[in-house]
Amino acid sequence: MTTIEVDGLRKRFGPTLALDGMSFTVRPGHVTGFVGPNGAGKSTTMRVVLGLDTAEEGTALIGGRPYRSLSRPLSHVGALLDAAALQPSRSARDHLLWLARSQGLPARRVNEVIERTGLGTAARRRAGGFSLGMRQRLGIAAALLGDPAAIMLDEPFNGLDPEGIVWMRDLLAELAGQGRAVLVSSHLMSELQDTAARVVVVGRGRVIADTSVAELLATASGGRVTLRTSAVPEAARLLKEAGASVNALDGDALTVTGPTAEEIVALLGAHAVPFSEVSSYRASLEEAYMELTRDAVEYRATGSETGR
Ligand SMILES: Nc1ncnc2c1ncn2[C@@H]1O[C@H](COP(=O)(O)OP(=O)(O)OP(=O)(O)O)[C@@H](O)[C@H]1O
Repeated sequence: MTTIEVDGLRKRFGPTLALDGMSFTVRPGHVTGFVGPNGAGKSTTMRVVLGLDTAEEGTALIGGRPYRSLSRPLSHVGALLDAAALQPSRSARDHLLWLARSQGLPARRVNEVIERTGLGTAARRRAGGFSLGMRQRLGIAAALLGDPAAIMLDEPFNGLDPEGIVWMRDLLAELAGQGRAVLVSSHLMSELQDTAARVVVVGRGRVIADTSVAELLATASGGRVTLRTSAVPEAARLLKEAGASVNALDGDALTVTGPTAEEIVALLGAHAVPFSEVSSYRASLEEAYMELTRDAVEYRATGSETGR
């Protein structure tokens, strides 16, 4: 099973410490989101994995081997780094044919990836005239050409319309479902909602959290329960007596921490305190992410060395 393993990467660009001990593993079978504020080191990490940049320290391995030791790299790892980087006068199809030939891949793979990425008839048009969304599709087509077990996409949702975003999510899920290791960067956590099973959250060149999305949401939700009642003082008194911590939310709503929603319902019911809602609070992925990266963003906003 192919993994992408990054261990202890450190890299400077002049005074900027772009990577500061970046370490994580992307495992096969699910989509791993790679998220962090601008300048957190996501693109640099991917460039180091692909041998386009060298780190001063640390290792980056694909299926246990450095990129430069792979004889036909496209058959091991497919990547989309910069969708704008293509030869504008060439048709999408010719671009893919040229790539396939350079890697010893059969021309039929070109037809397959054109079909798979929905490029269709546009594949015969000059790539220079493509919208960003079409360029993203072409970049994905190139990444899939060698049928690689590892896939790395840098901001693949950029430039996609809502229909394109749904298409991309489905594609990522399918690729992961086929047992590939899929790493997808984004600076918007919401783009990864319903797509990534795991997230590696980064800031200032290092990993802040490496966790499953479910765990991240559970932590951010913090076991809070929202209670809506027309008897706020009575409900608050009862709950506090039962050891809960209670905070006023708005007019008739309270946030309760300690007991579960079921325990609250039982307590209020036993004392005939009316309520219209008792629900476990569910933090959004975006909220969890904002909480985690707050320090990284503040650090950059004060003119740090990792800021752009
Ligand atoms: N070629 C370069 N020369 C100088 N500094 C660079 C270079 N590439 C990256 N950096 C700096 O390294 C840091 C990490 O940048 P990187 O592009 O990896 O971040 P990122 O997380 O991908 O951000 P974004 O979401 O904006 O793409 C930033 O401070 C950036 O300005």
